[in-house]
Amino acid sequence: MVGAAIFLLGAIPACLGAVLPKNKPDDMHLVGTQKDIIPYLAGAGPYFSYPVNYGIPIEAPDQCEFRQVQLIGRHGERYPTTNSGKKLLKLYNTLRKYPNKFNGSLEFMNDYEFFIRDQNDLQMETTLSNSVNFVNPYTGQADATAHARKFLVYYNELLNAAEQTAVFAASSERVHDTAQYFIEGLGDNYNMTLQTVSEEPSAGANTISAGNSCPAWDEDLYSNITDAYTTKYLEDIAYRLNGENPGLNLSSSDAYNMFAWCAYELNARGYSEICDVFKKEELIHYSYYNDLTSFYQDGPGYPMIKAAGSNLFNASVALLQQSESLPQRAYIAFTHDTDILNYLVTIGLFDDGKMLSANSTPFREQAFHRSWQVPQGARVYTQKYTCGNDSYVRYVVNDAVIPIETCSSGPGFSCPEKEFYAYATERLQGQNFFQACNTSSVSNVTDLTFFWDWEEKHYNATLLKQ
Ligand SMILES: Cc1ncc(C[n+]2csc(CCOP(=O)(O)O)c2C)c(N)n1
Repeated sequence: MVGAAIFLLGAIPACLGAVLPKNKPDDMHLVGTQKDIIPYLAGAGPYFSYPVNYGIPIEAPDQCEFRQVQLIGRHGERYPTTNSGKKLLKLYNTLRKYPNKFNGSLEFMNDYEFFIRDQNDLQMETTLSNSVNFVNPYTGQADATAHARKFLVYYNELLNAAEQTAVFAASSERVHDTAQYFIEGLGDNYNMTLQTVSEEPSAGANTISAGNSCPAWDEDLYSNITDAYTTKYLEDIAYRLNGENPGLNLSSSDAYNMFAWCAYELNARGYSEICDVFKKEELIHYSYYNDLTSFYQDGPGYPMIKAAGSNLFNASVALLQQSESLPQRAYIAFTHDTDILNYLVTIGLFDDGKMLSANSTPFREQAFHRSWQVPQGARVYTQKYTCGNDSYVRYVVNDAVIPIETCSSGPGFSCPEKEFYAYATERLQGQNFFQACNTSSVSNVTDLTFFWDWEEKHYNATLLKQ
């Protein structure tokens, strides 16, 4: 009936590359057909562009010239983390042990191979070689190389082929791998060097992953708010599947885990039949629940996050201010989703001052959408350009220019440089990362210096499977 006997994670072969893709002819027809579902998957599924695009062109406006670009990117499409992988495997085993033929939307389980086939894949990018089939369009590897080609379309003139240019990566292996694939995507005409910056707590402020240097951060601080969101949609799913398959006894938490299964299977296989279990309304509930938790764990709902994000925003502002004297014009760094969320909170791009509520599902008044901001492969660009004698700053998030709400009077809805610095000073007022995060309890490194001292320090941190 269903694949090989896999009861424990340890029973998944640990032989990377040795598990050949199983290609059903149907794969060809199914891959890439579930794009509509991706925005509802809490940023765990494949990359997609920011859905609300005002249509402002990404290139520098007429008569203007880019002077600096900064890119803060998330690693690409990946397999589940070890924790999440364990939950998915447990659920898969519950289903696998069902003695009867499956009916309804679980019918696919009658002839199904689980998408996690090798425990070494957990935590890692999906690649051409570890994908479940040959035609998966959603690998983190292909995403990063395609992103690099797009980067060249807009910014190739900012890369000085004669000089070595650093690309920075947090020291999680998948983040490092993404940066490596990005460099490969740039091709042979540039002289790039990958600098791996430690994301251990001991790195303190000299990190691209402030969240990992933030012992004061408490994931559950606002769980009393987020736990109040309805779970009826999960009960509905379990009830429906149990009704179609008598004796199955799936729980609400099984139903919850199916959404992650759907997301990660898309990353690894290019399609996922379990995605078809959900009704649209259920996807909306799942998506909003994840916006809500993200808002209170890593977003504007947690006051300390503005300080966490200030570590990177401070550095970004300094790079902008020094653009005419720095050796590089392009600053490229890769990290984790939560670090990018924290950074965006401090910038204030999606912070409309309204708190998200667990009592209802908002539609008209919600600026904070986790998956829109940090899908796998997320990319936040800061552009600085000159037009005549004046300079301007603006942001591009996941292929859409997102003007600063209170500062967009410049060409291309940019913020005039001086006004930008005043805006940034106000956002950063009173924000002290090192203090708010109690970083001194894990490190004595008080400054972010890697953008400036990489040539002398050579960042080569040990890679972590986290
Ligand atoms: C402020 C803060 N500090 C630490 C954490 C924990 N955390 C950060 S990245 C990550 C893995 C998934 O990210 P990705 O898939 O982008 O690698 C986890 C579990 C947090 N959520 N917020």
